[in-house]
Amino acid sequence: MHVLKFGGTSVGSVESIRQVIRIVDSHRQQSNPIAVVLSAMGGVTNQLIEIGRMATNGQLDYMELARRIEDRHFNVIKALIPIKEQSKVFATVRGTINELEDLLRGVSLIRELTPRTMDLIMSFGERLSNLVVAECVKAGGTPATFCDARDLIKTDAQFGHAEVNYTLTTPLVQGYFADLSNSSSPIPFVTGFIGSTEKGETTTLGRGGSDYTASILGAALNAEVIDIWTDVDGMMTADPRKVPNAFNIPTITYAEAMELSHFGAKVIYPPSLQPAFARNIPIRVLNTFNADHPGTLVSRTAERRQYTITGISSIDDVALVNVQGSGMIGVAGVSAKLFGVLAAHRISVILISQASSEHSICFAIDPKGADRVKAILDAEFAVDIDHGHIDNISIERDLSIIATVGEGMRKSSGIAGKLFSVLGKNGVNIVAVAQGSSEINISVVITKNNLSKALNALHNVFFQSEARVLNVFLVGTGLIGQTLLRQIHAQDAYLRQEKLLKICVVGLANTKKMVLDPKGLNLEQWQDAQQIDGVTTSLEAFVEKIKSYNLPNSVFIDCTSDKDIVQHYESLLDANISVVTPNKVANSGSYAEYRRLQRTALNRGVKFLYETNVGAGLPIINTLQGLLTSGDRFLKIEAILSGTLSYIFNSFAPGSKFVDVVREAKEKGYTEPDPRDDLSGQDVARKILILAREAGFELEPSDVTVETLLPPACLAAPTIPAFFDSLEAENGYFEKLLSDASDRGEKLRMIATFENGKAVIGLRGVGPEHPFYQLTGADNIISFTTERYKERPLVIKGPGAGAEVTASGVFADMVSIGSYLG
Ligand SMILES: NC(=O)C1=CN([C@@H]2O[C@H](COP(=O)(O)OP(=O)(O)OC[C@H]3O[C@@H](n4cnc5c(N)ncnc54)[C@H](O)[C@@H]3O)[C@@H](O)[C@H]2O)C=CC1
Ligand SMILES: N[C@@H](CC=O)C(=O)O
Ligand code: NA
Repeated sequence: MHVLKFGGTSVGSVESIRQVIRIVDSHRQQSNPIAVVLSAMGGVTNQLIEIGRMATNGQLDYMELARRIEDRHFNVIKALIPIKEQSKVFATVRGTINELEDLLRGVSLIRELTPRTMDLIMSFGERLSNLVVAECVKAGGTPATFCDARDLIKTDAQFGHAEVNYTLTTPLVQGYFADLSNSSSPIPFVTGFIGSTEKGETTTLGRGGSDYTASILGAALNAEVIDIWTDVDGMMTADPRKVPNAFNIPTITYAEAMELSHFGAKVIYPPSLQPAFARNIPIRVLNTFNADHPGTLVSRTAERRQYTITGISSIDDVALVNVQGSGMIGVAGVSAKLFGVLAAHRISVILISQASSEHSICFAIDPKGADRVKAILDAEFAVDIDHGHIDNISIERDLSIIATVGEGMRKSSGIAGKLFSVLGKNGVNIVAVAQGSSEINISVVITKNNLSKALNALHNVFFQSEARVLNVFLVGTGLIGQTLLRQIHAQDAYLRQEKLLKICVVGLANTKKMVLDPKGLNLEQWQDAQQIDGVTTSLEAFVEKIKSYNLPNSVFIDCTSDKDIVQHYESLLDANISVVTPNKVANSGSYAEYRRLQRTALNRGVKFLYETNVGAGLPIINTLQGLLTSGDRFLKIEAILSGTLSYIFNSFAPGSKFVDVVREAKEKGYTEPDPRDDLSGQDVARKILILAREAGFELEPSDVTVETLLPPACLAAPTIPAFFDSLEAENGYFEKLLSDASDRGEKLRMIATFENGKAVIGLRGVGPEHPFYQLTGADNIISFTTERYKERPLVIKGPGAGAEVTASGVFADMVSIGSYLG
């Protein structure tokens, strides 16, 4: 025997019923006899409930709604049954609808709707759908028969969620099918969801009702397989509406399916499949609308898997009840009393957690019942509360539960560690935890506003064959920002394949416009990101959006040289958003501010990275941090830290004009957005300050002495154009600097030195014996003398400015966050 069950969407329209008939026909060709169980046409059960409610309230338009149900069935008949055979089917449907209307008239007269009557009203949905579809199949030439499950499935009288009496049911089912096989073996279309009491009163089987019917039949007939046909490709690793990367689970065990479904997976409701599980009958979850997809096979064992976990599921809305007090420690019976009273009031507990100190017990419940639960417990524990043995019973709301489920978690270490670490790095606070000793489910309670972020972050790390997603927000689409975007776009395929990392640029802003899309912007479209087509920029609004999106693995990148923007770093870090920047402003302000940012990042478990603050992409900050962390001590730093000034002094030669060389440096992308910062020595001052701080010294900007190379007229220039004019006017001054040096056989270098707690920057002439003499292009050179590098200093040298090298330094920082978060 092969049982096929089709849900409401599968029989929701003429088109879908056609598809159901095709599937049924294709199974009939196979040797096994088949039984089909249908739900009501999609939406009909809810309409019947609504009709019942309207009739009770005396609203006469319930008739109108009943007609609409009739029409839907008539339309199926018109479309799928030849005209000359339609009238008798119309008549049967009409008769059934008349029966419903009589019943409703009674309800509207007495204005009372008992659960018993409600069950009877609801039964019409399955009765109509099976009746009509069986006739359609017959009309197509395949023997079929309508089967009213009320004649087979016997239950108690708990209307709304009746318990099946297997002793009575099993022989009735077996007898019915034996009789069928003795006749012409028509395919029975069995009404899902309904049964009847011994007295013949109609009952319904509660949540997952039609699945339950299929399972009862399958178990009684010892079916080879039960197919649950629905509208998705089987069970998924997570709810795809919440986790877009969720994918199909090919095989799953009963136990896993149970755990996942308990936590909200709505595809099937495995408790109702218990009868089949108990008899070891495999269940396939298949898609009516994609019938070739293999779906999910639910059975006692699952195939070996690539991942330790099988799925992640959630309950979106729960409340947590906390019972605590010193009087609970070592006192037996508190939990018995607690859960006893909850059971007596039929309150279902979703999750329980108690620390071994026994000082508190907390448990999760449906928030709708929270006030009632509090009142019940307040009354039950009134004396204990009075005596101070138990503190007030508190309720926490707006929480969700996430469950990671999988047989692979059993006896495998590190899963909980990974789970907590991912949530921690994303700033998701865990309110309570529970793991059963079966070890196939770890459940955590978190705040509801973090649910989507947590689900996606967990899915991303536990199902690692998919790329981890880094959600990037970029401010500044000038030279560096634009180059970075181009590099991200060009590396996209490589990062996905080789690093399992997907960079998703979610927000872009410059001084004029900003654009955001939580699903990610199409970088193809942002080739010229300077021309952003968005709304007028407000940094506050941009930052608020980043926080309110609350996406996992978020990174804020500041590619401006703006002073205001850095005011937002702290609150971003505090919201567990990492910050990457080439902008030196934040790290070269007061020491207190510098420390605060470091601390905030550390406390939050996120990253604040700024390798490009010094020497662009050269690995200077990372090297320095490595030395300091491993216990080295810094004695002296001597360096050329300005790419612009390096370029200028390597290119300025007799016959050329100083101002032209500065213009070239700007065109080559070496200068700051405001070149006065480079020429005045300000940029170098910031860099040596940052280096000294990174080397462990508490330095303020005022501790850096800058011997500027500019004459007063240039220093006083109020605007950038005026500055260039002044450079031109002072050409003789610069020529003299150059000729004096070359007369001495020296080259000009702007050298920064840090020693004995003092930083000094000044223009120096260096001879051929000096290690900085040979420097070319826009190179930087940094020499660290430390306890360990005393004889010969550690030297880093190379291009220290320019769009490509700077953007790639920012890129590397960004990618390192991807690895850290993963
Ligand atoms: N050019 C280089 O070799 C290196 C540059 N850097 C740093 O990189 C940063 C960016 O430099 P560039 O790209 O050359 O600058 P840029 O002037 O070309 O671009 C700056 C961008 O920031 C945007 N912006 C400025 N203030 C803003 C605000 N308040 N809100 C929104 N957007 C704002 C501008 O609209 C522009 O898109 C600077 O901090 C610079 O010091 C660091 C290392 C090397
Ligand atoms: N303008 C800077 C760029 C890097 O910070 C320089 O010239 O070095
Ligand atoms: Na660097």
